[in-house]
Amino acid sequence: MPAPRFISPPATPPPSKGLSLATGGVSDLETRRLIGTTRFEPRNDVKNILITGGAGFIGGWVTRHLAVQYPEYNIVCFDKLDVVASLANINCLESLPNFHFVHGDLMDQAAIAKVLSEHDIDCVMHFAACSHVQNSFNDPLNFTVNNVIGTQLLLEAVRHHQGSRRVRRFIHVSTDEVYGDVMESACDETKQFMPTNPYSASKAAAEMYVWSYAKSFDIPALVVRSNNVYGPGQYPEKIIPRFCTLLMQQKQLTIQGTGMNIRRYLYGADAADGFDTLLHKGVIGEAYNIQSSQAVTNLEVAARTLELFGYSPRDFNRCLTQIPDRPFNDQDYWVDGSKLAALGWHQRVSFSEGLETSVKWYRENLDSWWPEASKAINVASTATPESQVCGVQSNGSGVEDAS
Ligand SMILES: C[C@H]1O[C@H](OP(=O)(O)OP(=O)(O)OC[C@H]2O[C@@H](n3ccc(=O)[nH]c3=O)[C@H](O)[C@@H]2O)[C@H](O)[C@@H](O)C1=O
Repeated sequence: MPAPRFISPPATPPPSKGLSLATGGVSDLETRRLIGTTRFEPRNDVKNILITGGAGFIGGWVTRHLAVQYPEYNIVCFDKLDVVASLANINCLESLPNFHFVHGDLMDQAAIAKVLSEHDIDCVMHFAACSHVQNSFNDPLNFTVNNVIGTQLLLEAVRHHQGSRRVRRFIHVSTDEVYGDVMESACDETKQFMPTNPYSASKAAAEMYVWSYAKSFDIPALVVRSNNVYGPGQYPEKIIPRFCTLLMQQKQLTIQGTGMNIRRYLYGADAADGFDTLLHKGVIGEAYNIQSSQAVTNLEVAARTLELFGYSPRDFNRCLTQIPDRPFNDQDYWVDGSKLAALGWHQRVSFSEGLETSVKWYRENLDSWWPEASKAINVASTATPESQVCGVQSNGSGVEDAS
């Protein structure tokens, strides 16, 4: 396989003047920290890219990355702006001539048909989904409606928009969770699906619709199954932003079960590079894992976050509280990412570096991104003694002495 051709950013960068955030302004430099690093030769068959869920977390990273790195493409972000999304994830793009935001819901068939035709969409990247496993135990049907029916409605709209075969690439965002627990050895993309929770079942079902529409209606689809993504812009329900938020509120970190479950973490910029690589080099009809080499237990995530908040190891136990585990908690998602690596993608950001950047970002931005974030903490988990304060002396680097 020849080495991929990375080309330098365009000679004339997209205009940075006027880049601003509702929350107070961000320089072009700052915006560039919230994108990936890759740029490929733009595709000839793609001009107008629809990103569903583009104001969400992973969708936001990809929207910013493509809008800034590829002034040749028009990037149309379609998002219903539910609680986990934030306009702050994309407001820095508002003055870019190649960026468009459409507020809409995949359940609204007319709205999705309209955006496809009005923007003459020829490429779809489908991120919109209910993504939080914990919530799927409480309201499984909501996950089926949004993730399965939402995907099918989008496929229907694309099928009808296909008259002149206008959509040339349909990139469907799935998850490593469709495989279920993968512990013994790394699995490639051919592994049988064994989803273990309603969220992963809904993502597996959505994928089945994508593959079936690819066969029945010639939708040019490829599928992406990524390890856990983290970084700035993630709603504080997932473990890392949740732990940052808890510590900012001087609360104990909640460990579900033993804390020995493993997750493999991928920083947002690396994920953006992965999607960029697949947009430009991925083969239609194929599925691709995005694998992180950074495997850590939940307890390690807690310890490293505490350290970054200035706690010393002797304080750790007092800063943790064990809470009941999920009904089922996959031990690991050990996927083999060599297929994507063969296209030239590699992970650039270590977990230490990404976590440090994330902690700093949450301390500076949480309140402006999600002023109601403390509610997320309560919604995200049940039966937690979170009212307890983390009563330890910190070394002065941020967490107040709660005693
Ligand atoms: C790839 C998928 O990643 C995400 O799913 P996952 O369930 O792995 O993410 P979480 O951040 O919700 O949980 C990770 C891990 O942390 C434990 N935990 C969480 C919160 C808390 O307060 N204490 C904890 O111990 C939890 O039990 C898990 O083991 C993503 O949400 C999904 O969309 C994916 O596709």
